[in-house]
Amino acid sequence: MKELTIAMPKGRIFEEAVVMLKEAGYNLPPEFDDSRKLIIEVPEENLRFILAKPMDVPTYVEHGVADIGIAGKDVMLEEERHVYELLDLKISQCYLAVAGLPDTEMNEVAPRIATKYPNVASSYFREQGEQVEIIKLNGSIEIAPIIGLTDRIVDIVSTGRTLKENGLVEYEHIVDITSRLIANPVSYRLMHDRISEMTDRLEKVVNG
Ligand SMILES: Nc1ncnc2c1ncn2[C@@H]1O[C@H](COP(=O)(O)OP(=O)(O)OP(=O)(O)O)[C@@H](O)[C@H]1O
Ligand SMILES: O=P(O)(O)OC[C@H]1O[C@H](OP(=O)(O)OP(=O)(O)O)[C@H](O)[C@@H]1O
Repeated sequence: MKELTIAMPKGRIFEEAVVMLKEAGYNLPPEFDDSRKLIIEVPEENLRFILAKPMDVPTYVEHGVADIGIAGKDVMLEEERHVYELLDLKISQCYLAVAGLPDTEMNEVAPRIATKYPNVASSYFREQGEQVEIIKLNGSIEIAPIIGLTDRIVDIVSTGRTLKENGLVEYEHIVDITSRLIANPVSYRLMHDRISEMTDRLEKVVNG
């Protein structure tokens, strides 16, 4: 039987996802706790893990080099890949918001928005009927309004600590985010039994 390949995001989702898989009864080797390996084979479970950048998980799954994957809803909204969303894992909870310096209006002519999510941000402002210029950054987005690069940012908020410690305030809540189990549509058909078994086992963990 062919192994099931799972694209896992490195970074903050990884640890929570590993805990969930273990709770679902998957026997994962110690390499999962401390390793720089990018591909981990688990022959006992007939599984293979690809450790990817969070934004790249839907890309691997869409192209079928991973059968399933775990990705933040933020990444799903930004990337718009042709994949199935199977389950809300309810981990890495946060939300996307518009934030900026307190008591400031957006520039009336072409206000500027810094974000790591250019697609999400442009559709959000388009729906609001506002024409904005998007400036794509790759991290530390909160710096942008402080140093005068942009009027606002669109970024992830979780505890709100990063905004607070940088003197920024939230203006609008865009969408709640959690991590999702996703699947390649062809793999979903060809490996249906294995994928739905994993989905069911994870669903039981989600629902406690
Ligand atoms: N502060 C946060 N609290 C909870 N979840 C978060 C937070 N920030 C991001 N996330 C969620 O975790 C996912 C991965 O975030 P993480 O910070 O590990 O990677 P990243 O910053 O997108 O990656 P990289 O910096 O390596 O490109 C995001 O896509 C989002 O769904
Ligand atoms: O509301 P909080 O709990 O403070 O979390 C929000 C912060 O977490 C994320 O940043 P991350 O740590 O991933 O760094 P980055 O800016 O390099 O993406 C996000 O981009 C915010 O900056």
